Amino acid sequence: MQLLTLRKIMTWRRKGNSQFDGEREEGDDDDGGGGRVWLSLVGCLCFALVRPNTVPMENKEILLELLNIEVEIQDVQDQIRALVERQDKLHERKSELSAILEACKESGNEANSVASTTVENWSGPFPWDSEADDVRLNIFGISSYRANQREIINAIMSGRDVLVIMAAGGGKSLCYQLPAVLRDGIALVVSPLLSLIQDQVMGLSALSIPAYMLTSTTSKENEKFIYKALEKGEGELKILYVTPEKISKSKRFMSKLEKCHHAGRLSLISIDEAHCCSQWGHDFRPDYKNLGILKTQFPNVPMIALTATATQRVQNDLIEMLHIPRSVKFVSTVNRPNLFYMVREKSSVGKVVIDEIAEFIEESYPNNESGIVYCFSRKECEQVAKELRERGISADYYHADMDVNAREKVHMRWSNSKLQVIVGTVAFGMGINKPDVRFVIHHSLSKSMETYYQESGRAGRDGLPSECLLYFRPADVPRQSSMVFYENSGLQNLYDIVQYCQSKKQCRRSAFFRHFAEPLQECNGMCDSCAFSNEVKEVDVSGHAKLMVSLLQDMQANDQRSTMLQLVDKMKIKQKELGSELKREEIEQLILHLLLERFLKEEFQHTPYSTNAYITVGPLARQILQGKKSVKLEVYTEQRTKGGIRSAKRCLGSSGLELKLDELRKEVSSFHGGIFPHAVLSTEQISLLSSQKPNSLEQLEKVIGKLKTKKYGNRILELIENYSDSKLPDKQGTDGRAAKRSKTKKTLVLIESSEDEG
Ligand SMILES: Nc1ncnc2c1ncn2[C@@H]1O[C@H](COP(=O)(O)OP(=O)(O)OP(=O)(O)O)[C@@H](O)[C@H]1O
Ligand SMILES: [Mg+2]
Repeated sequence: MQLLTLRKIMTWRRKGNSQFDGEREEGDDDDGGGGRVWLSLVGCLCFALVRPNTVPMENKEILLELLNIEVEIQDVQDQIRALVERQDKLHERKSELSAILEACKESGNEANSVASTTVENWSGPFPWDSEADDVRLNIFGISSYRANQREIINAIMSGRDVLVIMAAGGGKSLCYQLPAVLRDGIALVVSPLLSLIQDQVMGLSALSIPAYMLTSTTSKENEKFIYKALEKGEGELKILYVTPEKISKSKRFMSKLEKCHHAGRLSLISIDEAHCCSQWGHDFRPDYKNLGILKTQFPNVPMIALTATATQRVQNDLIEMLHIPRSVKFVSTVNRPNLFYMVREKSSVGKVVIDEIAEFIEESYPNNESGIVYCFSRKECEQVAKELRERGISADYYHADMDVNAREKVHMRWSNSKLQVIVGTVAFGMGINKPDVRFVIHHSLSKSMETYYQESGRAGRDGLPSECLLYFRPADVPRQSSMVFYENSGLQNLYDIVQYCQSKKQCRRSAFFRHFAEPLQECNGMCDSCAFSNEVKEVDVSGHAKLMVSLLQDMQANDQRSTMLQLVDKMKIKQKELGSELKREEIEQLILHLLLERFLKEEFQHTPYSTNAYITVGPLARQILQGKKSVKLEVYTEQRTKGGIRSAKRCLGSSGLELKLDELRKEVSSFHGGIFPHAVLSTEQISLLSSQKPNSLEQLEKVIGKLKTKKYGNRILELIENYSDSKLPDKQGTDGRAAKRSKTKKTLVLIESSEDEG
């Protein structure tokens, strides 16, 4: 008993003093004199044990009790620390929720002004309404506004500063591009990535809108043209894209901009991907910090800052950093109703996972519809791409370790729909502008809910049904945790997404609402939990949990550590004592459950080559040992249905005419060179054309607007006219791969439009 206590104390002190070997945890403060007291206590006890006869019996007992109390105090302190952390998180969440509730009260969940409490009506009518409608349809080819677009455009047109939080693919670009066309002068757009800027300029040029970019790749000739346009108002320039470095580093550019403003020709300033301003955002860019200068220099020019996600803290940061305290704020829902979310259990055999992914793509997307597969590491990316190719899928990899040209080439092939699947690391990120990505598959889990929302959100930016599939296995968690544990709230963020993956009953969509502190909305059967009524039962595993905790405690006392894998192996042997055996996967699931609940915790050790994650006893473990908490696991009672969006309700088949129109847009885009197929016709327009089958230029104009009708109208009408189901049987399977895959039928789900018919 005495020896055990001493060993326990030694373990505890080793942990407390581990700053010497770099392992000390934040918050593991020494208690000043406590160290000295401890030393003298242990010294006395050692003396008492070695020379039992020289220390009176009652003193020995007092010493032992003192040491026991020290251990208990340390336990209690651990628990307090865990509870305080939890309390902090709850406070943060509480204030976020209160802010949202406040905003809802003020504006009835619509646009609200930051500065004033009176709700302004931005729906109109306004003097520019009909001109705006004309530009929207006839230049942009967009038949109606989506939620908040009209109001945002009106606020900017009224000269106000605006902050826009709108989900990926919500249509933020139109919110500044349309006013840029309507207002006199030049609009300045700051965007963080060259590839994004190139896409935007290309898209606008295809619409005959004079857009240019001033970046490191701009030719001397174009630079001269741009500077002349800024300085003297010569030449046609409507929208100028720059990277933030231009603002912070080029005095020449700023002086030309100054002249442009002085002459009254700076029409608006747009800050795209504005979350990059904030250190609390997910993609902080130091040069974005200096953009506040724009409002200081050009106070009367309306500024619009746009981002897909921003917590309350990031929003406040943006307003402060960009100096737009009186901005009108438009917050749209984070909900992406067209995305079907699902999580699948990932086999521990790599080949099986690839087989499943390949089968999913072949069955659901036989017509080469675009997709992304996200992987954890560069090596994994290359391997997965290779194995998908071996299974007949056109796939290539993309990661940060590649030569820039090679990377760009892969991106372009994919953007032009010449490559079906891009297999990327997180490096394949913000620059993705392809609207018709039909599926995003995660080969391993992301590091947080926020990252998963961003990455999966690259699917279905055109508003059409798309799928987000995550392959999850507990063994992937330590790989991520050993990367993120040193980040601000890195582990907690990771555990949030682990919770998302572990859950077998809860609506996936509701997890996003909770994470982004938004009121719940209907899922409409658009996630696996809601679509398939799985039989899930709860199994009481309190005995196993207790066994696991005491196993770890013994190991710690013996100065041993255990990885998740080793712990599973040990449990497999030990659990025989209980007479009820959990399967390997269930033990892994139990470990995660205990980690999430803080009964266990992860500790990390650095080696020269890697950081290893170990499972140890957590701050609340005592509750398990004392039997104060029962532990339950969710398990399936039957094999989960593998179906995704296709198995959900309300399906319809895609028509041969849609496929013909798809071929046409690809042909036209490669003929014109430099424009993407979706810039010729969007997938939504293809759908409309195939259902409405216009037979005159006038009818066509109503669907795709005058500009596109003028450019491509005759080809489209000719195709529709020639197309007839009897003359041209559905050639869905004419190309080699489609023929191979023709056994399955492509199906789509009808989504209720979130559009604001206008
Ligand atoms: N009112 C609309 N009706 C139909 N399509 C629209 C409408 N507004 C925008 N779109 C289309 O939606 C797609 C996504 O728009 P956009 O690129 O502006 O999204 P975003 O909000 O900037 O997304 P991200 O955060 O990913 O950059 C584009 O193809 C665009 O043409
Ligand atoms: Mg955008």
